[in-house]
Amino acid sequence: MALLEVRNVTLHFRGLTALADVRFSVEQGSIHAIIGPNGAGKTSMLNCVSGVYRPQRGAILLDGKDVSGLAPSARTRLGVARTFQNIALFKGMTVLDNLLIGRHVHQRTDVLMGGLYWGPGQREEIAERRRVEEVIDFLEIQHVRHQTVGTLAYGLQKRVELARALALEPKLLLLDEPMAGMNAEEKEDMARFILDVNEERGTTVLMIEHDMGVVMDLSHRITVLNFGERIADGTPDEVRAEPAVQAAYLGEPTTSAWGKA
Ligand SMILES: Nc1ncnc2c1ncn2[C@@H]1O[C@H](COP(=O)(O)OP(=O)(O)OP(=O)(O)O)[C@@H](O)[C@H]1O
Repeated sequence: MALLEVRNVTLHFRGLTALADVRFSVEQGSIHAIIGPNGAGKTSMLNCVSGVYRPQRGAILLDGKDVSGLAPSARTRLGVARTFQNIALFKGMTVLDNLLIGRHVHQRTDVLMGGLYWGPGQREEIAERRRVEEVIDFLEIQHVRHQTVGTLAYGLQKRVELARALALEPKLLLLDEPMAGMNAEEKEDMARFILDVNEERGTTVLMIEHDMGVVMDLSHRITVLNFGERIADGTPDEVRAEPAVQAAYLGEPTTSAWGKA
């Protein structure tokens, strides 16, 4: 069953067509990648799914429900969480506080209630804390939980951002270039965590990634965009064998890194 269905999405920026009639489905429990050369429309697509952009035509369905008209925060409450190409964390705050703040979208009681000792707010706060600590353990960042995010190595900051998204207990996790700027060891760690999130927590993942080795290794399915159009969609092997995909990538630095060729 499809958790996410992107139906014939078209997005224009003034004269420019960033996405033209793009459709694809992301199966429940899968890891799905969107790839394509620079400017192909990948980030625009992710922004349409998260609700940052409203396409002029088409629809976004989550669990069969049309969410096209919903704001990003409403989609988050329905189970869509994301990470960003450039890390979006409060750099001056601790890891723990960043994760707790992320959770506030799910809290029912307000700040006043939260102040009442042993009131519903207090109990909820404890439950929130437990959920966040569980994610901290899962992503193995216990040792930095009280450190200020800005002082951490880049790879760890990316992992904290993943933790912040996971703390929202998403059904659909959107990852915008999770490997960007990482060294080989950091990439290996991140790839393992993405697999664990998918396999152990059952979270469906939709990611944009330029590292073809990673994409080919992790993804169950891949949608390829070029100049805003879908030019291929299938398993890694199917997509790799597609002449239109090879042509789109000619001259791109990624061509030499098509994973296990
Ligand atoms: N907010 C915007 N306003 C105007 N044009 C935009 C905007 N966002 C994206 N575009 C344009 O839409 C097209 C698709 O851009 P997008 O960022 O989605 O591509 P991408 O595949 O994510 O590229 P990259 O791999 O370089 O990140 C590009 O031509 C880009 O310049």
